[in-house]
Amino acid sequence: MNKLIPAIKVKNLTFYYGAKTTKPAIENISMDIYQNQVTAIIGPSGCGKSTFIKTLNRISELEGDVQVKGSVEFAGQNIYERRINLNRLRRQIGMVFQKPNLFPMSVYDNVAYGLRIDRFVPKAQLDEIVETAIRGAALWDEVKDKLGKSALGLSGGQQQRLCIARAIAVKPKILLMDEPCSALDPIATMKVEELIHQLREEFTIAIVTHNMQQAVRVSDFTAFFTTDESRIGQMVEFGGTTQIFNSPLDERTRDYVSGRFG
Ligand SMILES: Nc1ncnc2c1ncn2[C@@H]1O[C@H](COP(=O)(O)OP(=O)(O)OP(=O)(O)O)[C@@H](O)[C@H]1O
Repeated sequence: MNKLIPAIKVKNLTFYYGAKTTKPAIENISMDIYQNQVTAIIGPSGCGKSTFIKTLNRISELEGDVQVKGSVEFAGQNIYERRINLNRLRRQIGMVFQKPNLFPMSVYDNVAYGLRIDRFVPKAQLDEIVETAIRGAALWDEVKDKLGKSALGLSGGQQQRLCIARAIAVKPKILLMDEPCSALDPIATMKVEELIHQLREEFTIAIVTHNMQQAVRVSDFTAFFTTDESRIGQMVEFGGTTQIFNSPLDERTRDYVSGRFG
């Protein structure tokens, strides 16, 4: 295996929903997310998987007032520093959600959207970037004749791959995926999983999944989260996916991956 380089270093991260809440949703999480690897976040419902992944590009703050302790280092900077440019951060760390969230626009315009936001891109260049992104999302053959048609007319699986195309069009360093297959049928799920395999050549990926087989299929590293007796989310164990599933060190991980719990 090539040398592992952390793309994100999470240190003692604690996150609270609400400005005055005293009970955090996740507490004291420390882990690295390695470059060009797929890291799966698994654990029972409510343990803070989505919350965690959304703290990595500060999208969690869109939920309202929040409190954050600890740090998330990316590109040599703590993203929770005051002077961070959030738009830039979210371009570099893109996100794909549970349900496809396309805009009511054409297939083409959905992918071009992020590129047009902050600069003028000449049409020929835009065409090329859009095509490369859609090809990168393994969707080109299915939509190349429908670029001007509404994206909402695509199947669920196609929509989710178009969301991935939209996310990669702005050339992020990292792609966060929050249960990207939960609304998809098994065939569409398989396509997205194959795509994740290909994308890791170019991107660093962190994926939340409820599906343990999926974590085994797509990820190189796995973090197991659970809640403590106060229902506060915490990370129990982080390691290579094979180790986490075949020889977990913590009893709670063992119970969860063997299906005895959660
Ligand atoms: N916007 C919010 N405001 C307040 N509390 C929230 C909010 N979103 C999530 N929480 C709480 O934070 C905790 C962690 O939720 P989160 O959705 O991160 O868990 P999860 O592991 O992703 O769950 P699931 O697997 O069910 O999606 C839960 O107790 C949840 O109720």
